[in-house]
Amino acid sequence: MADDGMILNFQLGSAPLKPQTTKFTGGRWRDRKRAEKSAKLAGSPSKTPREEGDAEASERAPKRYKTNDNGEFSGWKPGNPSHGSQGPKKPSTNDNAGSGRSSHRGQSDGNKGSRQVISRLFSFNPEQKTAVEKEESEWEAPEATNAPLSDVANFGTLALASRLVDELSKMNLERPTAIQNKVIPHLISSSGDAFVQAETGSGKTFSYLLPILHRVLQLSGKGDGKQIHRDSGLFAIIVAPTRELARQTHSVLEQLIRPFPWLVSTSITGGESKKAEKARIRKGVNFLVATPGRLADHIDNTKALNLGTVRWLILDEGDRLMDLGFEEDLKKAINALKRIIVAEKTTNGTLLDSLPDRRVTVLCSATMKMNVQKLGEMSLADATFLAAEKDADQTAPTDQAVLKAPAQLHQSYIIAPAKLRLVTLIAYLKLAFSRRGRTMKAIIFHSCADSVDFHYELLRDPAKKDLPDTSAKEAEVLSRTVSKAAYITSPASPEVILHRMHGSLSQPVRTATIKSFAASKLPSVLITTDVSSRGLDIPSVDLVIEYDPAFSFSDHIHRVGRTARAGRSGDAALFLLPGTEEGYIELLKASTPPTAQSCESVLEKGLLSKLEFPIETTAKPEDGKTYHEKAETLQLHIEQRLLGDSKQLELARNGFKSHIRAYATHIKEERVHFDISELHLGHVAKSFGLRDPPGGIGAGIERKAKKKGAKGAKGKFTADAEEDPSRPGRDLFTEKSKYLMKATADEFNIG
Ligand SMILES: Nc1ncnc2c1ncn2[C@@H]1O[C@H](COP(=O)(O)OP(=O)(O)OP(=O)(O)O)[C@@H](O)[C@H]1O
Repeated sequence: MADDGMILNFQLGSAPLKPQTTKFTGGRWRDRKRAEKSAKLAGSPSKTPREEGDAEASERAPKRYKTNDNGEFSGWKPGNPSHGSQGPKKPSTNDNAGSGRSSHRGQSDGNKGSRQVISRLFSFNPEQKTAVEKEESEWEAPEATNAPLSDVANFGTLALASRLVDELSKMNLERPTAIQNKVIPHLISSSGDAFVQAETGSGKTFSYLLPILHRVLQLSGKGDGKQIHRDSGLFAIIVAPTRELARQTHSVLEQLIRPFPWLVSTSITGGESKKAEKARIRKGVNFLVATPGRLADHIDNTKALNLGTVRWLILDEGDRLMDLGFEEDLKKAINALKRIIVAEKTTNGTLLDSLPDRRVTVLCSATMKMNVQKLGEMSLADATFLAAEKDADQTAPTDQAVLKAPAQLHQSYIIAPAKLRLVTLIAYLKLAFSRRGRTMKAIIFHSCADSVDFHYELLRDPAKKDLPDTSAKEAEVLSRTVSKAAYITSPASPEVILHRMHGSLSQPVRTATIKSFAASKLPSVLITTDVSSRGLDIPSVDLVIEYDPAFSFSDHIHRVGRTARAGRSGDAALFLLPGTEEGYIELLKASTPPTAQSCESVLEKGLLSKLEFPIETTAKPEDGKTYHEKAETLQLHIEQRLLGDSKQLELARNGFKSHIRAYATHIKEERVHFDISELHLGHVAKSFGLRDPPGGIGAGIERKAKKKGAKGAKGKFTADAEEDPSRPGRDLFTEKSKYLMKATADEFNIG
C-alpha cells in the first residue's frame, strides 16, 4: 500500500530533528487543518501527522510512525519533561525507545514487522461541544420517587392477609411503594386484566405476588389454607424474559411462601435439565415462574402440565419479552390458556371461589412501545391501566411517564475522547473505590460480550488467585468469571473483586457469578452486557457505569435502574464521545437532569494515587509525574502488555470488532447520536489497547463504516437493523433485537 512508505523501527538517530516542511496530504480536510493548526500552536515549524504519532492523522495520512521490535513508541518517554502532556511533541531520539529495555525485549509476539499506529493520548482529540451546565458538586438529591410511601401506615391497610403482612415485616418491609399501593388492592378485588407501568426499583414484583398469594391463601376459607396443597393445581404462571430474572422472582416467591409449606412453586428456565423440571411439574406445583421458550416447550411436551386451574398469567418486563423475540412462544402460552376452560374446582373438589372467576393477565412494562401494544393486544382484554404517578392523573400508558429514572438517582456523563476511554475508565473506578464506603458495588455495561471479556481479562490480576469466602467447589465454577482486580485498587481499597457476566456463559456459571457478586463483602465490579440490565435486584449496587451507551433510551433507564432502588440513593455515569454523541445529553435531560464530570478531572483525581501494574513492562507505574504523563504511561503499559500476550491481544481485537459492529445497532431514532460513520476507528482501537490500524484488525470494518458513511444510513452495515416505520404494526424494535439475537453467537456476542 502506498501509505506504507515508512519503515518499521523508524530510527531518527541522535541528531536534532529538522523542522519538517512536508505538506499535509491525505486524509480529510478537517484533519489536515487540525494538524496544521496544532503544529502552529506548538510554536514550532509545522510537524507532519507522522511526527505527532497521532492515529487520526497518521491513519489517513500517507506516512506513519512505526514501532520498534518491542512494540514501543519511539516518540515518547514517560517522565521526560520535554515530552510532557502539553501539546504535540516531536518523536524522541532516546535510545531506550529504539532498542527497548532488556526486560521487555522480544515481546512483540508475532507483531514484529507488522504495521502499528502509536498515538499520543492528549493530542488530536475531537473537541467537546457541550457547555457544562451543572457540575457534579452542584447536585442535590431530590425526594426518592420509588421509596415506600410515607403517608401509608403499613401493608395491612391494603387488606392483605395478616400472615403475609407479618412475613413482610420480618423482611423489613413495612410500607408499600406507590405502585404496590395501586396494584395490590386492584388485584385483590378485581378479576380484570391490568397493565402495570412503573419506574425501576419500585417493587413491581411484590405488587403482583402479594395479591395472588393473598387470594390463594383465602381458598381455605378457614384462614389457614390447609386444604390447598401442591396437587390442588397450578394457579399462576409468571413469565420473565431472562433466566436471571425468572430465578430472582422465584426466590422472592419462595421467601414469601416459606411460612405456608403446603404451597409449592418452581421455576422452569432454559439452561436447566428439562427432565428434572418435568418431574417437579408432575409432583404438582401451584406457582410457576418461567422463561417464555421453556414454558412453550413444556406446554407442548409435558402432559402433566395442567393449565385448567391457572387464574393468573403475569408477563413481567413485557417490552423486553418482545425485544428478545419471544413473541411466538408467548403466543403459544396465551393461546393455550385461552383454549382451556377455566376450572371451578380443583381435582380433589376444592372450590376455587376466592380466585378470580376468569383468567387474569397482568402485563408489566416500563414502556409502551409498539411491540408492547402488540403484546397487550395478544394477551389483555379490557385491561385497567395502573401506574404509580402520584401527581399527574395518568390514565393511559405513556412512553414518557416511565422513561424517567428514579429522581434520587444521580446521573452524570463524562465526555471522554475515544483514545482516552480506557484510561478514564480505570481512573474513574480507581477514584470510585478510593472513597471508602462510598462505592461498594458497581456495574459496568458494555455493548457486547467480547468487550466484556477483554476488559475483564485486562483488569483482573492474574497473580492473585484466591477468592475470599469461597469454597473450592465454588472457586472452580467461578474460576473464569470472578477474580481480584488490578489497576483499579488503591490504598483505601486494596482489594476489589471483578466479575464478568454475559449470555454466552453457561447457566451454572451465570447463576454462580451473580450470586457471588450479590454476596461479596468486598468492593466489587460486575462487567456485563444488557443481559444484566433488566430486573436484576442487587440492593447494594451503588454505581452504574455505562461505558458503552445503551442501544435505546429505555435500555438506558433499565441499566441505571440497577441502582437507586426502593428509595435508596445511587450514582450512574455515562461515557460519551465528543461530537455527535453529545446530542444524547438532551435525551438524558428529559429524564433526570444529569450533571457533567470532566474527563480531565476524573483522570487527575483518579490517577492521583500510585499506579500498580500486574505485569512488568518497560513502562513503569512510577513513570510520569503529571496526570497526563501517568495516563500515557498506563496506556503505554497496556499496549505493551497486549503485545506480549497473544491471548489478550486476540481478546482486544475481538472486543474492538464486536464493539464497532454493535455500535451500528442503536435504534433508528437515536442513531443520529450514534452515527458509525463519525466513529474514529483508530481512536476506538486505542481504547482497546490496540496499535493495529483498524483496517488491519479485520472484518473490513473500516471499509464498511466508510461505505456506510458515504451511502448514508442505508449501507449494508446498518441495513439488517433498519426499521421501517411505513409498515404499520410491524414490531420495529424486534427487528433490531432479532438481528442482535441472531448475531449473538457468531458475531456480536451481545447476550
Ligand atoms: N414496600 C417496600 N419497601 C421496601 N423495599 C421494597 C418494597 N417493595 C419492594 N422493595 C424492594 O425493592 C427492590 C426492588 O423491587 P423489584 O425488583 O420488585 O422492583 P421492580 O419495580 O420490579 O424493578 P425493575 O423494574 O428494575 O425490575 C427489591 O429489593 C425489593 O425487596
